[in-house]
Amino acid sequence: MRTVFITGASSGIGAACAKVLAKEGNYRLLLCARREDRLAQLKEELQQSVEVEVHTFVLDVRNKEEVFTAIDTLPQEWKNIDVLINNAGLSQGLDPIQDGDTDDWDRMIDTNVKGLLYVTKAVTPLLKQSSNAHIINLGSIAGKEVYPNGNVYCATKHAVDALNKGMRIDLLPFGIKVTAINPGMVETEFSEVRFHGDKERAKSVYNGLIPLSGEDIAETIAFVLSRPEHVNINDLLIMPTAQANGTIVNRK
Ligand SMILES: NC(=O)C1=CN([C@@H]2O[C@H](COP(=O)(O)OP(=O)(O)OC[C@H]3O[C@@H](n4cnc5c(N)ncnc54)[C@H](OP(=O)(O)O)[C@@H]3O)[C@@H](O)[C@H]2O)C=CC1
Ligand SMILES: CC(=O)[C@H](N)C(=O)O
Repeated sequence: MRTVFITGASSGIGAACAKVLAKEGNYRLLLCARREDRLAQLKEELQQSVEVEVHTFVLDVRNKEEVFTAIDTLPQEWKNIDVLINNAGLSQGLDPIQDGDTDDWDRMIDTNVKGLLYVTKAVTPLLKQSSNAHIINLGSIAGKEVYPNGNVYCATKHAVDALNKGMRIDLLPFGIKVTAINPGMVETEFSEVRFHGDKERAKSVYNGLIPLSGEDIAETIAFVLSRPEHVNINDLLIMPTAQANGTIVNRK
C-alpha cells in the first residue's frame, strides 16, 4: 500500500487522480485544498464506491508557515508518504503583459512556484523514508512554449519545468523519482478560474473540439506510478488530438 499526497484535490485533475488511484486499490489518499466542503464531498464519494483510506485537510499552499505546520502535525499514520503529486495551481487572466493585473501575477507565482516549493520541501524528509518515493509535478504545455497573453502563467510553468529537472538531480541520491506531467487543454475549472468566474468565456475555450478530461491525465499518472522501481518517466507532454501546440487547435 503506497500513501499518495495530492495537492489541489478539490477539483479537476487532482480530484480525478484521487478517484483513479482509489480504484487501483493499492493507494491510501492524503488530500488537501482550500475548499473543505469539496474535500469532504470527495472523501464521501470515494468511500461510497471503493474501500480506500482517505485523510483530508485544508491547506493554502501559498502560506509557508501553514504548509510546514500542516505536514509536521499530520497524524503519525499519515506521515509515511510515498508519492507527492504537486498539482495545486492556477492561471489568472489572459492579457498582454502591459495590461496584466499584478494581483493575478502574485496569485500565480505564489501558488504555482512558491507553493510547490514549500510543499516539496516540507514533504521531502518523509519521502526520504520511503523505499519507493515519487514526486509528480503538474507542468503544462505552457512550460514548454509561450503563447500570446500567457506571459506570467507560462513563466510559472517554465519554472515548474526547471524545478522538475532540478529536483530530479538533487533527489537522485535518495532514489526519489521525479516526473513532470505537462498537459495541453484539459476541461476542468481551470478556464473558469483563469477568467475570474466567467463560465461562458471558460466554456468557449473548448468549443468545437474534444479536450482532455481530468481522468485522462489521472490515468496517465496512474501508469507512471505503476512502472517498476528501476523505471522513471521523466517528462510527458499530453494533448487532445485536436491540439497541436499551445496555440494551434483544430475546431470543427
Ligand atoms: N486544465 C488545463 O488545461 C491544464 C491544467 N494544468 C495544471 O494542472 C493543475 C490542476 O489544474 P486543473 O485541475 O486543471 O484546475 P482546477 O481549477 O480544476 O483545479 C485546481 C486545484 O488547485 C487547487 N488550488 C488552487 N490554489 C490553491 C492553493 N493556494 N492552495 C491549495 N490548493 C489550491 C484548487 O483547490 P481550492 O480552490 O479548493 O484550493 C483545485 O483543487 C494546475 O497546476 C494547472 O496549472 C496544466 C496544463 C493544462
Ligand atoms: C494552452 C493550454 O493547453 C493550457 N491549458 C493553457 O491554457 O496553458
